Amino acid sequence: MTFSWLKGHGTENDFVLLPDHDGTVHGDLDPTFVAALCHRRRGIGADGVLRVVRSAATGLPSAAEWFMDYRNADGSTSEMCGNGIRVFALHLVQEGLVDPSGPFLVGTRDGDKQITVDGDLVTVDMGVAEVRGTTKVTVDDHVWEAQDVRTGNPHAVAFVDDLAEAGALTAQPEYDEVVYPDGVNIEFVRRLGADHIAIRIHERGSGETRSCGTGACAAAVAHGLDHPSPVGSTCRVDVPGGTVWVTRGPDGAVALAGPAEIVARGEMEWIA
Ligand SMILES: N[C@@H](CCC[C@H](N)C(=O)O)C(=O)O
Repeated sequence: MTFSWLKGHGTENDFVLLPDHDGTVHGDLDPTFVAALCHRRRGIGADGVLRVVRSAATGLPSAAEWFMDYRNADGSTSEMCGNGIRVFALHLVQEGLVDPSGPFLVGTRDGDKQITVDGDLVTVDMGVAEVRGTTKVTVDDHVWEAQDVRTGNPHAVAFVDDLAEAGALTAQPEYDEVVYPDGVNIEFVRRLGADHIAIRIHERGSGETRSCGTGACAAAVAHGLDHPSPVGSTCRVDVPGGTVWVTRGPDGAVALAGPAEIVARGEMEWIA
């Protein structure tokens, strides 16, 4: 079977996009296939897969025409992906599938998100970030207190003096499985100013990545607990793959802005 695919990234958090508009090409994506596509040595290589499908074809509740069916590199699903949805939205615009002259909705497992596209800068209303309290994360013998923040998906945010403190991050840091029964994304955060932080991320299902949009939002919100800023203020978040911006909205809502790019497209026959 041949099918079309694209490759894109948002601050080097990279994705294979699989157009499947009516759900007839890939159906319920096989996790083994997703993991094979994403493998950095044996596949195309990506942090995740974005299946581009009409909401009506998913059976999931959404008022949006288009649904981002997101998968991690290991084939698992997640509720939300902040970089992926920016890449997804840019793809919809480039293919003429949405009207970019105003905001439009994209469906996700975390509900519908409002998107605004201005050139290659894509802004997502991420909704309310929920701060649940403190937890712990551990790498080798080093234990950090962390904030439990939910930005559609689960995050543990630990503050460090130096991003190298977290080590190579080649293995899953330890976390409290009672707090996070479905796994967790972990951010290590260095404070650089009242509205400026730098982060490293170990993602559930994908390992260390060059960026994480939901993680940037979680980190900015956790930083804001000690550096409160007014509604409308923007926190700059430096990630290994670039910079994204998190703007505080009313009542705990946040908006994520950053670049997105589609870098390749083609037809593929998967023969492995
Ligand atoms: N890279 C993403 C987050 C992807 C999902 C995450 N790994 C999870 O399992 O929750 C982002 O940009 O937000």
